Amino acid sequence: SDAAIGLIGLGTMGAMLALNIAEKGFPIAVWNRTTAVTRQFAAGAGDLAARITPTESLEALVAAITPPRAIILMVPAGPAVDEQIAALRPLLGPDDMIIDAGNANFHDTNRRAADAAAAGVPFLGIGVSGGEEGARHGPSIMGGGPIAAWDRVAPILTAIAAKHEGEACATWMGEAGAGHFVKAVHNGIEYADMQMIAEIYGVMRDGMGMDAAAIGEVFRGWNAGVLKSYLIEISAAVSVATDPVTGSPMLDVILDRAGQKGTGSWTVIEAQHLGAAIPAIEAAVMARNLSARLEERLAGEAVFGAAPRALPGSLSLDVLEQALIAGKILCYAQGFALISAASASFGWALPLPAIARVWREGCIIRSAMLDDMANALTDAPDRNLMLAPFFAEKLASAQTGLRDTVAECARAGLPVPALASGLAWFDMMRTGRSTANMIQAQRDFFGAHGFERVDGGAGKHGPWGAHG
Ligand SMILES: O=C(O)[C@H](O)[C@@H](O)[C@H](O)[C@H](O)COP(=O)(O)O
Repeated sequence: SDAAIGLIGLGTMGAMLALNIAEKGFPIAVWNRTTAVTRQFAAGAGDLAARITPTESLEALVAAITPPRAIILMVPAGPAVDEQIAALRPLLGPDDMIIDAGNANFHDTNRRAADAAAAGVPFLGIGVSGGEEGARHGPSIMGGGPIAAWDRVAPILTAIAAKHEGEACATWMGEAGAGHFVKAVHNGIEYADMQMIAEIYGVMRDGMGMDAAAIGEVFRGWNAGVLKSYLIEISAAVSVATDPVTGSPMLDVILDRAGQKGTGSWTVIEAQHLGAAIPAIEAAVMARNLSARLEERLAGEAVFGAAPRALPGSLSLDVLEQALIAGKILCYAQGFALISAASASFGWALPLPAIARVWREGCIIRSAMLDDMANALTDAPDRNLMLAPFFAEKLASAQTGLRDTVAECARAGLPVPALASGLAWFDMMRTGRSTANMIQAQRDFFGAHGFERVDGGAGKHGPWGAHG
């Protein structure tokens, strides 16, 4: 038994992570429920095969790892994780650790962490971001669980993680489900970022009549500026790609029905529970839900006719770039505010500056702007990101582009829900005297719910109903 670590689940992410671990010099033992997959993986490991021990039973897997053991689970989130823990745990000693590296709902991780703590055994829940490429060459890793357990495997996790200016993008976030919570918020922001890019793509396609290749050129140009990021980079790549079957632009042959596996909606649900406003992320989840209703949308188009959509010439590509910059800052400000709210509510002391840094490389939302966010959050972790001088200045100039884009799109019937809700959030967040007083009056009128007075006076009901 000379493996330093074990891994269960040789699907895309698991297989890539195992190769990454072996490549960084750590002998690894692997197991997969379907033995053929294990054999195929071992056969395809090439030079790394010498550091990989393929096993065909859980017992053999456990035996192949040097105690105290650590075993990574890369299986689909949900019941499969509990089943795998139930099958594996009896084979392990008290110091042997299980690490769930899938996209678990952090509530499940909290439960599993509590079970492990009750049994006196180590358990980690880690968020791994970066897709196939990231898993293979350097993901971003967000850890949750006992810090002592994290420290035990940190040498391997930091070695395989992406690096930013020499710093490993692998950080312990807090106890129990803290790592998976931060990963879910990462995915929520990912949804919103992708949605805003898709909305701007729609403005160029439907509002400006541009073809996919021309749109790709615009994204490629923006990737050299403030918007430099993995998502803009791949949006340029998918825009210029052509379909090998028809020769048409690939984007034109892809059906507009978006899938989702849950992390975005979990983030929205948690934000509601915490009373944190994340409208851009909510809009992105809503847009995916609506995109799935293709028949209904076609029926709507038949009844109401497609919107005019043509945009006035005033909406230039520079204005759209500004709109995306503003939308992005507002969306990340919402995401970090949610993390702050969760940190307080769950007693996690989540390290916001470190979270921005761990997202700097390897993950799907990696971008140049995250560097500035890390600096702003280091200066004042509790201040809303949009109030940081660096971002307040950027927003002051970019918000006009966002406002013009949202206004013109509303007139033209071009749906931009994530950009529009970001703008509404911005305008509400800079309104000292909102209209919630009307809400309080209405609530008190029909339900005697009471209100606070601006003068701080005692009375808390209006001259109506039982109190009139
Ligand atoms: O950070 C990542 O590497 C990705 O976010 C990864 O976790 C996965 O691709 C998501 O599950 C996609 O989520 P949807 O299927 O919900 O779009």
